[in-house]
Amino acid sequence: MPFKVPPTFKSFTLALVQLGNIGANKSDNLRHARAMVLTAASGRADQQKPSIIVLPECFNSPYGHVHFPVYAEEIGYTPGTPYDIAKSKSESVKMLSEVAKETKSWLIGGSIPEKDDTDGKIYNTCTVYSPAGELICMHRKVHLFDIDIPGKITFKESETLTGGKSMNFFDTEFARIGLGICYDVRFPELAMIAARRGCHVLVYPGAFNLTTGPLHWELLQRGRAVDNQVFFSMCSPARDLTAGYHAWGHSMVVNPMGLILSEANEDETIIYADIDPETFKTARAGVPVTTQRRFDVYPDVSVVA
Ligand SMILES: NC(=O)CCC(=O)C(=O)O
Repeated sequence: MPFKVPPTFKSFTLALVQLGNIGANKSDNLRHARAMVLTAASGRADQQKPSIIVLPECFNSPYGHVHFPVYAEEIGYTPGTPYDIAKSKSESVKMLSEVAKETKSWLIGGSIPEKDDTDGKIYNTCTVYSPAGELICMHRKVHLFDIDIPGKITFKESETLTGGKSMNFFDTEFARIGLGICYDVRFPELAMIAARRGCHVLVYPGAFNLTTGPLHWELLQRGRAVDNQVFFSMCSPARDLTAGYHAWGHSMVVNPMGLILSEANEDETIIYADIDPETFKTARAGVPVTTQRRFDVYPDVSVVA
């Protein structure tokens, strides 16, 4: 993750697609996701159009460790190297690239199960597209969702997935955006390091559940936003009680003071939030923790990472 001087932070609109109807048929999932991105791009009636559109975690496949190997696609992206979409083996990548280009928007393509043909392993992977449809960044979920709350939920992504090995952010013409995926939000180091490396907004496609969702979904996002004085956002699938995994929904965008700017309920919907750099500046000026750190007492993890 090379450090560059952060670009100017300008106001923009973020759209989160809380996608529903994610079923067993991948082509149907892709068609529906594409249609919802097109709808999101048309924006709210009286507001500016979104500059970034976000899809949820695992948007092209049912969510569950048995499904990942079946739905996994080869992407073959090497960071820092131009990627030829026309030669991509991934139908999801092709669709995402095309719809980013069609809508002339940045697109954070949720996540999909990815098979790396060099190591044979499967990852939970987020890809990002420029308004020209170029694949410009990729994040593999670093922390795998392995939990066991007896009588409530047991889930083990590591049955079939491998954790990613890098932290990732990308620059747009209006902000630096840091990436994580769902369970990554529980590890504050990732968000802290991204913020210290100049990210203004952190976006994590995610899919909490009906046990941990009500307890921690909002708490963690507001915590990460306030700790780091950044905008923080997670985009979930809609809740589907006929699916094997019941997503919490409640996609949201939180500002650097911890205020929720926009929140979905559990149904399929699109939410928008206006990202205002003034809030970022006034939060940091009013509560100046970014200049009060005591690296003489504890190490700066963004340097040692
Ligand atoms: N998809 C996930 O990583 C789910 C994480 C989750 O529900 C949690 O409680 O953490």
